[in-house]
Amino acid sequence: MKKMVLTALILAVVVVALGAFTRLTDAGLGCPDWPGCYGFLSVPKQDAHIEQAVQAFPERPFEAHKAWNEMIHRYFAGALGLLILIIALRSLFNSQPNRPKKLPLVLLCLVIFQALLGMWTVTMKLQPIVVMGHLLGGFTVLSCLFLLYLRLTNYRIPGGDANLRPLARYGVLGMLIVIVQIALGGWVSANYAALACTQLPVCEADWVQRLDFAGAFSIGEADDYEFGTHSYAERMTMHVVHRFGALITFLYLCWLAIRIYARASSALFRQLSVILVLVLGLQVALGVSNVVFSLPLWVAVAHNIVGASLLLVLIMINYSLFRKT
Ligand code: HEM
Repeated sequence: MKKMVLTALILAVVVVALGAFTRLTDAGLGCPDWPGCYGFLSVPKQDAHIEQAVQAFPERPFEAHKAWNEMIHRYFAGALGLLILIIALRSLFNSQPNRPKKLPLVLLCLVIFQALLGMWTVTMKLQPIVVMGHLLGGFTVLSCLFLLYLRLTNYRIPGGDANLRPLARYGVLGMLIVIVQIALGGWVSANYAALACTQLPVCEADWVQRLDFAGAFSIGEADDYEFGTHSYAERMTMHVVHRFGALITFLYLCWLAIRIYARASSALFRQLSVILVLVLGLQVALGVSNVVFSLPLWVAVAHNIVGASLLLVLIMINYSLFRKT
C-alpha cells in the first residue's frame, strides 16, 4: 500500500508539472472539448480526421502540439485518478488496525472534483477562478497524498520534541500563509499578469498611482478568457500583491525556521528547518528569474513545482510538530 501511495505521489508531481506546462504553453484550450479532443479519443492525426475537427470547431484552429500537451496531461491525470480509486478501495477493505480509511476516500472525492474543474477549465474557456481552483485542487491532491504517505510511515522523533510544541500554531500559520501566496501566484498566472511588472524590486515608476485592488480581484464577463480580460492596472496590482505576499512569506518562514532550529532537540527538526530555508530561497530566486528573464517556460514550470514542494515541507513540519512522540 505504501509503495502504491508513493507511486501516486510521484505521478501527482508529474501531473502538476504537466498542468503548469500546458497552461504556460497556452495549450489549456488545445482541445476545445472534454474528455475527448475535437470529438476524438486522442489527438486527430489523419488528414480526414483533422478536416472533420476543423469543421466541428471552426472557432478554434487545430494546433497539434497544443492538443498533445493537453491530452498528455489528461492521460496522466486519468492514470492518477485510477490509482487513487484503487488506493481508496484497498484501504476501505483493509482490516489492519490503525490504517487510514477516511483520507483515501477524501482523496477520491478530491480527484473527482479536480477532474470536474479540469472539464470546466475547458468548457468555461479558461475562466480565471476555475483555472486557479484547478491549480489549488492539484496542490491539494498532492498534499493529501503526501499526508497519506506520512501516515503510512512509522517514524519516531528520537527523544521527542516537547520543546517545539508551543511552535505548532506558528507552523499552521506558516502553512496558511504559503497557501494564500500560492493562490495569489495562481491568480497572477491565470490572468496572464506575469509580465505586468518588469522592474525590481516592485514595479514600473508610477505603480502606486495605478493600484486597483477591486479590479484586480474581480471577474469580468467574457466569452473566452484566454490571454486575460483585465486592464494593465489590474494585472499590475495582482502582480504587486503577489510580490508583497512573497516578502511576507519569506520573512515569516525565515523567522519560523530560525525558531524551530534554535529550539529543536532532535536532528529531524533541524534538518527540516534548513530544508525549509533552502526551498524558500530557491522559490524566491525562481520568482525573481521569472521577472528578470521574462518568464522562460522552464523557470515558470519550476516555480510551480518548487511552490508545491514548499507546501509539502510545511506539511511535513506541521505533521511532525503535532505528532505525539
Ligand atoms: C515566496 C514564495 C512564493 C511562492 C510560494 C510562489 C508561488 C507561485 C505560484 C504557485 C505561482 C503559479 C504558477 C503557475 O500557475 O504555474 C506563481 C506565479 C508567479 N510568481 Fe510566484 N511565488 C513566490 C514568490 C515569488 C516572487 C518573489 C516573485 C517575483 C519577484 C514571483 C513571481 C511570480 C510570477 C511572475 C508568477 C506568474 C508566472 C506564470 O504566469 O506562470 N513569485 N507563484
